[in-house]
Amino acid sequence: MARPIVGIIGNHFLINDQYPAQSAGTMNCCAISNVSGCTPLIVPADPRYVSVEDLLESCDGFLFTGARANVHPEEYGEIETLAHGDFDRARDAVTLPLVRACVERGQPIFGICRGFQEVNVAMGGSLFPEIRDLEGRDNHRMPPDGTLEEKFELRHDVTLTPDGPFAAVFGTHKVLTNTLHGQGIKTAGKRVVIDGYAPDGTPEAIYIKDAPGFTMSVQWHPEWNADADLVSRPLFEAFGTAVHKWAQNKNVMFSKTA
Ligand SMILES: N[C@@H](CCC(=O)NCCCC(=O)O)C(=O)O
Repeated sequence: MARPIVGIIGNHFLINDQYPAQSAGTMNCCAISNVSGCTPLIVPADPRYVSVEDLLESCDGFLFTGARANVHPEEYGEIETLAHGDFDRARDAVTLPLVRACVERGQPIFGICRGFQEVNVAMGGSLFPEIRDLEGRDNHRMPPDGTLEEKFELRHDVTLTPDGPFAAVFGTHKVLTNTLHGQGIKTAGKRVVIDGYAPDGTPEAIYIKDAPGFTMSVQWHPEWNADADLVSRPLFEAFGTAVHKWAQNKNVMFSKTA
């Protein structure tokens, strides 16, 4: 039987500052294929080409990937300032309703970095434009220069609720993660449970209370070294298990109605 399909949310960008493209990092595809055991399918995140309804039918789960562009502050009721940086409003228009629909249906979602922020905003939460400017907060941005290994280096602890779902997946309530982001959760959305924090108090791990499906999302980048890292691997495995379950139930429903 064919492997379940995970829609990997793409990003708009320009090749050579000129040629418009949609892309998603290869590390995401590798993690979904090799660790979650699903087929990765890159989704152009633009409502001119895809609809939420079609995506829900075509894919079994979704990976909301990291991206440099920020969720537009109007999506959480704030006015755009220079500190909010660059946007990808086409992606906002696809991902925010897609998150809500998946939460409702119990279709598995996994948010990473910008994807984690999207899950929070989709549920009615808000973001700080630049957490390093806040009193007592650290700089979570990646080093601007350096190798990929240096950028994705494990840089801080995340402390998880000891009896929460993340600690259950990892088998421990303290993990070491990378960090490559400027924004962070300001207010948690409705039903968004913050289950893990960095040492400076930045929310790092969330899930949606009482959601019927997988909704675990993280501010760090578990796609890095996903097949070997002791934190990344169990997360992608748990997501893969949830997607397989969704696909199986969908096939059972289909065979009953056929
Ligand atoms: N823009 C948000 C999210 C950060 C994030 O997803 N970083 C990954 C960057 C990947 C890339 O540059 O393509 C923030 O800054 O908080």
